[in-house]
Amino acid sequence: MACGDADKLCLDSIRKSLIRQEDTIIFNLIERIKFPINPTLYKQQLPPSSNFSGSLFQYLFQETESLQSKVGRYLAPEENPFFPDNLSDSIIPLTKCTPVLHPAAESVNVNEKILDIYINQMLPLFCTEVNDDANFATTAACDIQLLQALSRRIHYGKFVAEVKFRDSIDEYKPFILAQDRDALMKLLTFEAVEEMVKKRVAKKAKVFGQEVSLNDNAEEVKGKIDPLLVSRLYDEWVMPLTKLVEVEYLLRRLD
Ligand SMILES: O=C(O)C(=O)C[C@]1(C(=O)O)C=C[C@@H](O)C=C1
Repeated sequence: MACGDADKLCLDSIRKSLIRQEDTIIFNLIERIKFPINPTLYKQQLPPSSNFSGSLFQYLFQETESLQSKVGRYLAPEENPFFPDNLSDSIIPLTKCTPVLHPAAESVNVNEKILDIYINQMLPLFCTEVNDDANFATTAACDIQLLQALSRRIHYGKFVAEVKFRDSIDEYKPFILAQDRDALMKLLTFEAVEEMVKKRVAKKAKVFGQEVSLNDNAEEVKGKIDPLLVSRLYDEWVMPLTKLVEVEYLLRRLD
């Protein structure tokens, strides 16, 4: 969400951004699954001499976030840190934007869930090789890019919820006052849109993952990623977590 876009906030423009973010997620996924799972990256604790308690992956991710926070990454409302206790102050002057979201948006962060699902369910589903190839730093760099893209997409739910709220205040208000999660979930769900998303991401996965050959008669080879798995990723995790963010945001919208 660029600074100054507050006035242009509408469901159409937000959905366009979600569609563009699909490309980023799928390309990053293709990059990550070039590598095996590399389990040591997530399991191996750093030695005590490092003064860091956690895995190699946690170390790389926390340091990356800390560095990026110095140039203001987490001042943008669509960026949510995975390690919020470990950030540094920005070393560049702040750009003041008109806030689009309710201030309670800052307290909505589902990254712990995203990280848990990513390591324990997504990687085993997508990576065909389960061993280590010792390319730990490169693998972690791909993980971080992909996790940040997933997190951005999922937390975009705050903008979706804000627009839906502004468009239908009278419908949302009673359920927010009653703190009725189920009713809010029902109200913000559009099954037909979800079906389109699932079909589109599968199609993109097929296109982006195809082998490009200069020989027009070349045999079609297996794509780099299974389109059905990408559709499943959106169905089981990306859209449900986006909706969870929407509900959590709405529950606080009148605070
Ligand atoms: O487009 C919307 O209305 C959204 O809320 C986003 C989204 C999604 O995650 O893609 C989530 C819930 C809706 O059921 C449809 C799609």
